[in-house]
Amino acid sequence: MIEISIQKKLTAALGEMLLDINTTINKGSLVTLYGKSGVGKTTILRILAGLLYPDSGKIIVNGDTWLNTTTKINLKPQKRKVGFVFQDYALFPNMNVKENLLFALNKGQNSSIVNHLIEIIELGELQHRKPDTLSGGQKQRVALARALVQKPSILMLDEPLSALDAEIRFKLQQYILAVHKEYNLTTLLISHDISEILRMSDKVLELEHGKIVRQGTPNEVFNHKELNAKFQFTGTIIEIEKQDFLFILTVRIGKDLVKVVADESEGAQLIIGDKILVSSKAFNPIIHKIG
Ligand SMILES: Nc1ncnc2c1ncn2[C@@H]1O[C@H](COP(=O)(O)OP(=O)(O)OP(=O)(O)O)[C@@H](O)[C@H]1O
Repeated sequence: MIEISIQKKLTAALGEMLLDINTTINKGSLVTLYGKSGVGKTTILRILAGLLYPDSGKIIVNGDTWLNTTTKINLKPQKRKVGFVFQDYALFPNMNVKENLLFALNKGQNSSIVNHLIEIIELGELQHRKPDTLSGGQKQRVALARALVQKPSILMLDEPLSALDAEIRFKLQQYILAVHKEYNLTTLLISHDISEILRMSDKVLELEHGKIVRQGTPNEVFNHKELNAKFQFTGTIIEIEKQDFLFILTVRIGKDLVKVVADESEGAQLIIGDKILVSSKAFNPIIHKIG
């Protein structure tokens, strides 16, 4: 469990802003920080990683104090076991993929983790290529692998997928979920993309002006304001069929399959595997007595 209580005065676009965050994050969960630009999301990750010092506060990770401004404990970034992936890849251009990963090893660390990461992030065919010859999505896979070389306990992802197109994004999301489970990581993701958040997160922290204004499961956080529906369910798209100007989605909800009609603009944004929330404001249900 991560216990966070941090305060820092920031200089925001419209003047001073107090970042004041109090929350707990369960070990092994994937938590998304969501909110408009400038609300303090990246700053929270930087403070957790030890790259920025708050005015006051405490960070306790699985019982270990990383930061306590009262007792002046402040673990160095290298000691915090955090893996970071940003939107820009920052790979060493003169080294090939495998060399980039090997270079990230700690002194004396067994290098078998590099081969394991190459296997689960499917970098085998790319391992001898230099970063310049890779696509954005491929570079981001390498960046993800590199962030995991030192076996961090927390993985921080600062909008790592926002520059990628929908299909590559979906693949990257699968890799992230796979390593999140495989290494029992606690993962903090910054994302603006609601379908990505619904698909990936256990919990969402919604921020406004330096404070958490809502927290809960993605459904709890997003249902109440994006939609004001009378009826709704969540499910996973398993098939998308285009018919004239409509899309017919087959959605799995628990053990059931439901066909849902989406218009062109909705359907064009969806891909198989998307977790979606379907809602209706005024519907005409067919009712059968089952008991
Ligand atoms: N070290 C600092 N000292 C003072 N102010 C800072 C510092 N770092 C960031 N800020 C300010 O704090 C505000 C929040 O920045 P932050 O990068 O955390 O926002 P964000 O929510 O991640 O935004 P975005 O989605 O655009 O990345 C910004 O106005 C920024 O200028």
